[in-house]
Amino acid sequence: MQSLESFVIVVAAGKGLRMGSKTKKQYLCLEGIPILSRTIMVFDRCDQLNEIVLVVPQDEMAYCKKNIIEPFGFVKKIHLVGGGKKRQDSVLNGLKKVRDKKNHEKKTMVLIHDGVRPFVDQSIIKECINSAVEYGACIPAVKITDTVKQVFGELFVEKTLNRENLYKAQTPQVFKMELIWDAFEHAEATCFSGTDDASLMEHFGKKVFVVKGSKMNIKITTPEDLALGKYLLSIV
Ligand SMILES: Nc1ccn([C@@H]2O[C@H](COP(=O)(O)OP(=O)(O)OP(=O)(O)O)[C@@H](O)[C@H]2O)c(=O)n1
Ligand SMILES: C[C@](O)(CO)[C@H](O)COP(=O)(O)O
Repeated sequence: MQSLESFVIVVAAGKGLRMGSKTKKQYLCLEGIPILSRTIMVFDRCDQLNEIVLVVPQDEMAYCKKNIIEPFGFVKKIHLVGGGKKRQDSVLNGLKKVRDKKNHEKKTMVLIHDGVRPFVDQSIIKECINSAVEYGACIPAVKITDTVKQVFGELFVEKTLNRENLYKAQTPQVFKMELIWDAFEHAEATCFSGTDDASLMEHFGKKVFVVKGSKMNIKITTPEDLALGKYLLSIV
């Protein structure tokens, strides 16, 4: 049987416009540690992973080396890569780095994770890797538990959606390298863009397996999420 190697691409090249803070949200601290460093710590501890590809803004690579990576003594090899305009462009830059480093004797798995989801736990990471080895593509997601309204012009309810099959997608999204590479090439050729990586796989016509995510695995997007993140840290 072919042996496995796994890379995680942590994307952190966004502008954080919805957070509206002077310092980009990925660099904001939770209990003295930058959110992005906290996220890297989780993957640094994961024994099923080989190397980390960290995608950050093109002109902030030196800043990240000095403030996000070096102070924390990470054990795994971290490759710093410059990001792109959209999240999808940043992931593509990360995938190009994985392609360069890939060992052609081995089966390569790629995890793609938001740098601003520091509360992901080891059990979800492991379950996603195992399912992606079996099915090719796997994401964690949580079933929606509220009533969902479609709102017109952000003011009036247009209709209530059937929430039976609605889930919120999280990361890490895990794929066999050849599959996600082909899905990105297909997206580029067809000018398709999506807000997550699984949507490119869906567009490519491949099935994506879903495992149970966690409500704790929040994406820090707005100031409310930052407050929630502080609270989560205080209870764990
Ligand atoms: N061009 C981009 C855009 C986003 N991301 C990353 O993708 C993750 C999820 O994106 P989101 O939370 O939407 O971050 P931002 O794009 O920074 O936020 P906003 O849309 O509010 O500006 C973040 O870790 C973000 O840094 C990225 O690497 N490159
Ligand atoms: C990838 C993602 O985190 C899954 O929920 C999400 O799609 C990114 O969201 P964004 O707000 O569109 O960047």
